[in-house]
Amino acid sequence: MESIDDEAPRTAGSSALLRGSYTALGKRRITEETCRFWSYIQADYYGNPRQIAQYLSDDRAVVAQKIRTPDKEFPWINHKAVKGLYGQWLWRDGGKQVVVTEGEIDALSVSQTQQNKWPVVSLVNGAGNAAKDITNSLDWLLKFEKIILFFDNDEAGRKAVNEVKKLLPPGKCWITWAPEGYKDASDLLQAGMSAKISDAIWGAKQYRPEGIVSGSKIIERLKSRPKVTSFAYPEIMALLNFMTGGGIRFGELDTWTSGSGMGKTTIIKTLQHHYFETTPFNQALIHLEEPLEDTGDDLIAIRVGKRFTVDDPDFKDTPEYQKAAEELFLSTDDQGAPRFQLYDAFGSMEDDSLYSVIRYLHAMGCRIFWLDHLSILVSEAPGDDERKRIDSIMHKLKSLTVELDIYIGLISHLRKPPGGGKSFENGAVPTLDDLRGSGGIKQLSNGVFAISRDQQADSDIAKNTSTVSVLKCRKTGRTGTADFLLFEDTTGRLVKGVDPKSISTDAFDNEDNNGEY
Ligand SMILES: Nc1ncnc2c1ncn2[C@@H]1O[C@H](COP(=O)(O)OP(=O)(O)OP(=O)(O)O)[C@@H](O)[C@H]1O
Repeated sequence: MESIDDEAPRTAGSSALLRGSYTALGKRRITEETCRFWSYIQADYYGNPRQIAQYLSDDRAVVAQKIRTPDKEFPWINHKAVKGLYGQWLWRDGGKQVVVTEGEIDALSVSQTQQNKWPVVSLVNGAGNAAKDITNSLDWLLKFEKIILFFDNDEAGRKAVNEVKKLLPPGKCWITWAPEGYKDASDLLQAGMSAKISDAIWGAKQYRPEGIVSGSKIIERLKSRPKVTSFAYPEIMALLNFMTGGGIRFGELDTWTSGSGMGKTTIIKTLQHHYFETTPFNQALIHLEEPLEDTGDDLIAIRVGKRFTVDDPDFKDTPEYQKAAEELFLSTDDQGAPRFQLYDAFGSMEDDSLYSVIRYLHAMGCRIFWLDHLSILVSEAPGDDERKRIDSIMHKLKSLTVELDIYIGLISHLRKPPGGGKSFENGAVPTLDDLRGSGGIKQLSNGVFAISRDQQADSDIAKNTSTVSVLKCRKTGRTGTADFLLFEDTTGRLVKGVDPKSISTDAFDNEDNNGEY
């Protein structure tokens, strides 16, 4: 032990400040030289030998002392005089990097590992006051290129780092921890692992707010991303396939819209049957507008190509009906899960239960979801602000597509057309702004497809031909008229049609035209 001599820092006039001596801290493996460098003394405090972290001013006068007691109460002498972090007076202003530890002994441990040559400071008042201590010394810290936070690897330390990292400007903050099994720099030094202290400092990671990715990490992410596969629409929608870049995709939500009774549900059911035939994926059919029996019968009708629900109710007693029903609804995937799951909620459903139904059906193996239609969902709580509800439903549905890697095909209705113009039922082609409710539908949908048809056209074929228009396709940006679909009244199926504008009434009425228009 060596008593404080003339080289020791002056005390700044407070008679209460203790005088002591420099001595190595054996248990902590801190040398006398390090104690001397940091003005860290041992002194008598109420009859007991105590370690004392001395706080100096920039002109190297001791202004305050923090006493280390066995009960870790850390009484202070002249606490108010402390300006800046512990050790701040030791270093030149600014430089490549400064390490900030949680406590004084850690600062000494890091400093000693770096031969007391490189800037290290510690918090003054522990992890609980980290944000305040750092704010007080922010100007000084910001003179360094890198600020490395080396706090304790415990709950309080992690909480403190979380608070402090947000106070430092972008690109300045680096974070490091003692390796697993060790709490801090002092622990490492005591274990004779000073090399690990250096490793921790060199291995500090730059803090970036969550979500920001750059450089090689981007390339890694791009390369490891599974290739996006599209599942093509039926042949009759060849142009839609081109315009959407290949069909439907997991992680996406498309909205189909039209005026009333124009055939949205019919197209959706055609797609359901198509994807049943052409993909191995299970589908969830949530048709809120009709009883489950209608959904089931319509799918059977599409499968057998017979509108029996309209023309031939006795068909339900035939083996052909039974066969088609079994093919569709007893069919399972290779895990034994049903290829079709129908949700029986005619006329009502709360949006919260919708989300849990989607999660449940996803857990049951469904990857393709059809929701017919959004407006019913919204009408459930009439007092609510419709726009806000739609926005929130769209946000949730869209996030579910990404989170669960599923596809959602959604039907939404149109608002009434502006007065005076042609109605949608008379062939007007909707625009994105005609979607009923909120901007959320157009913003959050990956694709928006409109069906238009002139229900009052003179010729039957024109009347039964729907035009599919792409109002939005985020992936390709291709918009405009896609396919013409002719509804066959006898089979109830959609077949390839032609532009109804190119069809003359005469041509239809002329039975000798060999079916060409
Ligand atoms: N292109 C078409 N031409 C003629 N009739 C059609 C066409 N598409 C569907 N239909 C028939 O028109 C009726 C309404 O069709 P659908 O229920 O598919 O329309 P929607 O747009 O979903 O109706 P809503 O606005 O009531 O939700 C059904 O009987 C259906 O078979």
